[in-house]
Amino acid sequence: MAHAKSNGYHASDATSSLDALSELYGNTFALVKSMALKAAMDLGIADAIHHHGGAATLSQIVTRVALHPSKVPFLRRLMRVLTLSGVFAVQKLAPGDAAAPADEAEAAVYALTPVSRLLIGAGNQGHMMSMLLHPNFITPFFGISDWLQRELPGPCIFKHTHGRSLWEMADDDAAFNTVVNDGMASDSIFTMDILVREHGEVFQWISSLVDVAGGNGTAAQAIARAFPEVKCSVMDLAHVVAEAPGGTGVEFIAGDMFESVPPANAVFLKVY
Ligand SMILES: C[S@@+](CC[C@H](N)C(=O)[O-])C[C@H]1O[C@@H](n2cnc3c(N)ncnc32)[C@H](O)[C@@H]1O
Repeated sequence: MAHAKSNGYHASDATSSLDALSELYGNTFALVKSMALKAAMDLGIADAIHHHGGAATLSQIVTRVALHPSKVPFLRRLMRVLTLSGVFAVQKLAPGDAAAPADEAEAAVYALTPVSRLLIGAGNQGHMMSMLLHPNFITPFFGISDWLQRELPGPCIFKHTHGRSLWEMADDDAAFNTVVNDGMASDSIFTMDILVREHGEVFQWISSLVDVAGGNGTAAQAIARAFPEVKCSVMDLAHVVAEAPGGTGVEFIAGDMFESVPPANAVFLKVY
């Protein structure tokens, strides 16, 4: 028979309330996964493992990652979070295994997974994930409840938090502008390769195309490379066009898409 407890739960509820508490902690600490991923990207851990052939012990990783020597033991904890979240895999050599080293920490071999393979080489999504984990993107999440209490119309939550829009901030802050443009470009490299290969028919029969809000032109360049007969141009805000690469065969036009859009056979609009 269940007995009432002071907190209102019954003894028979104990297991489910412990499960619920565990889930509550899981939700509370969910950000640890994001922050561990950010640390891994900042430190270049995927590249370090890739350098060692796709699998590496802690001491091998440390040869390619700039850590203060006093912090090396803590890397194991970070790797534990990253393996639990599927960013890396871990294989442990059993103590009896001939290949197992005496040092227990060295018995773990960390390997790339399909997730961390997206952080290396061509089609690398690291820039996009670094953009999304940039403090300027993270901070607005702290203000969700406050933003919800304000009457519409009002600024988006980014402007509500920072006092200016994402694009205004990128215009004012050259380093943040690079973070945003590189993030968008990494998405374009990945998705345009698939789009051009799998659905290239949408670009046939057109002679000119303008990529509106096309960032630094990565998507337009992919189209121009695959379909040289299509004259490609990119329209974006002046601070983005100012940083656009030259010699790509793609014309850049600075402007505001809400005022006018340059004429072309087709208008291309891609959001990540
Ligand atoms: C989400 S990004 C997408 C970039 C690119 N199309 C892609 O998919 O990688 C949005 C782009 O819109 C641009 N943008 C924002 N407001 C704009 C405006 N009023 N006129 C033209 N471009 C604008 C930004 O500078 C940014 O490059």
